[in-house]
Amino acid sequence: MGEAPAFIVDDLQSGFQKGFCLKSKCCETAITLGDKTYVVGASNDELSIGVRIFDKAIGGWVETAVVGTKPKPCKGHSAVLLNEDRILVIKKGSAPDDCIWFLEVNTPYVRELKKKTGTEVVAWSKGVRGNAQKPVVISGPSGVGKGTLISMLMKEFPSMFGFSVSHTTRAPRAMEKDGVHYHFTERSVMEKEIEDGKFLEFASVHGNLYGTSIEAVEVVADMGKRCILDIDVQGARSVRASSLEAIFIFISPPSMEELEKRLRARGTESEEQILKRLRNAKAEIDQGESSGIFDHFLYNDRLEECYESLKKLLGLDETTVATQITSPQGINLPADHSVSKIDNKIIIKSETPESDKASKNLIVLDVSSLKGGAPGRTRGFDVHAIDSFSDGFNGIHCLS
Ligand SMILES: Nc1nc2c(ncn2[C@@H]2O[C@H](COP(=O)(O)OP(=O)(O)O)[C@@H](O)[C@H]2O)c(=O)[nH]1
Ligand SMILES: Nc1ncnc2c1ncn2[C@@H]1O[C@H](COP(=O)(O)OP(=O)(O)O)[C@@H](O)[C@H]1O
Repeated sequence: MGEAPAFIVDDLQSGFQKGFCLKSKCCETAITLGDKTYVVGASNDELSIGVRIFDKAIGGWVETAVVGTKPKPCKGHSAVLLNEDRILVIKKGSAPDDCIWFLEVNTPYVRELKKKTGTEVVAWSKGVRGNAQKPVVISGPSGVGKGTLISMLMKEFPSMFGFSVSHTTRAPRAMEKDGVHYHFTERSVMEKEIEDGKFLEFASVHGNLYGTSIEAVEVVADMGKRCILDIDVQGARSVRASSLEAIFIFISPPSMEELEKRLRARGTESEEQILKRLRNAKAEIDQGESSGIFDHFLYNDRLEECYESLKKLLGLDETTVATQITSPQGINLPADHSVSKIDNKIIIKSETPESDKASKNLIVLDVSSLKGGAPGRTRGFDVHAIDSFSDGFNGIHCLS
């Protein structure tokens, strides 16, 4: 795979009869990957990015997609080939945290666009500010207080944590919302999706199927947040064996009597379900405490004390939190720029005369710092501004 080729806009534009139309030559970019040329441009409504694919092998246009809400409205952009299945798209004229996107090709991860076109556009979002924090897996018997502790954490640190919304075949409880607490799913549908490889892990728990989709974890990562997974011990074991590097926490009750009291007081289960959960609780606690899966153990006796211990082991003492909250890079992309790739660096160079006067003309995205997220994905690369083409950045070939 090499650099993106010089683009033959005129030849390609004649193909834009249906789907979207590229607005002008300065607003689109083309990248060739194997036999396919991906043309990325502002659509004719100027509110969305359009992606059109030309397949050299069949000598014609094969796919068209307009992405309206994701990525956000965009008038112009640049694009550069990152690797064999990822094109970096940079929206002109805004801050990196909402203007850098990946066009993912040939990925097994299915999103709406992928279903339509075999191509996926993934928001980079705040990932450019670094999302190196490991996801947090929380396990423990039913009624121990996992949900309560997670809610407290998300309420106190809304911009820091995001919940991985699992799929389940169990029926929703009165206050539970589809897509918020769980994705409530038919068993046959979920089984098919598991077969299709869409799940990071799944398990049969208390007679129902539960699972974490790759998408659920990706959605949180795309928001630049630290992912929290509330999953059972079997699920934790699977995640431990996967490539998702996480922190594993097991929560135990002070006693079985207290656990039963909490389950009954919650009032969400039938008597039969309560008994089943209590029967399973003992085995879960034994497995949790002896399996070697978990890095940390908490006893949820007094809620506030347990919550404080949880925050402490997640490094959420006051000093750490202050650093995390005040970390923005403060780099804005120039309204007009060209983008190039050299080794592991993406260089964004200002094209506007006014910015010649600015002290920082070049923005460097360091691809070598990409971190592993869910399988096949990458998260968190560094971005910084520099003054000039020094430090070995000579001879950069600008693409747009
Ligand atoms: N393996 C796995 N377990 C899950 C998942 N989502 C929830 N669970 C676990 O399933 C169990 C039952 O959850 P739920 O029906 O919400 O009942 P609760 O634990 O009593 O609140 C709990 O141990 C959860 O941690 C998942 O995606 N994967
Ligand atoms: N430390 C605690 N002391 C007393 N009640 C608690 C404590 N932690 C949680 N609870 C209560 O116990 C019930 C079960 O908690 P929940 O968070 O739903 O458990 P889980 O998600 O582990 O099934 C809820 O009604 C919750 O308010």
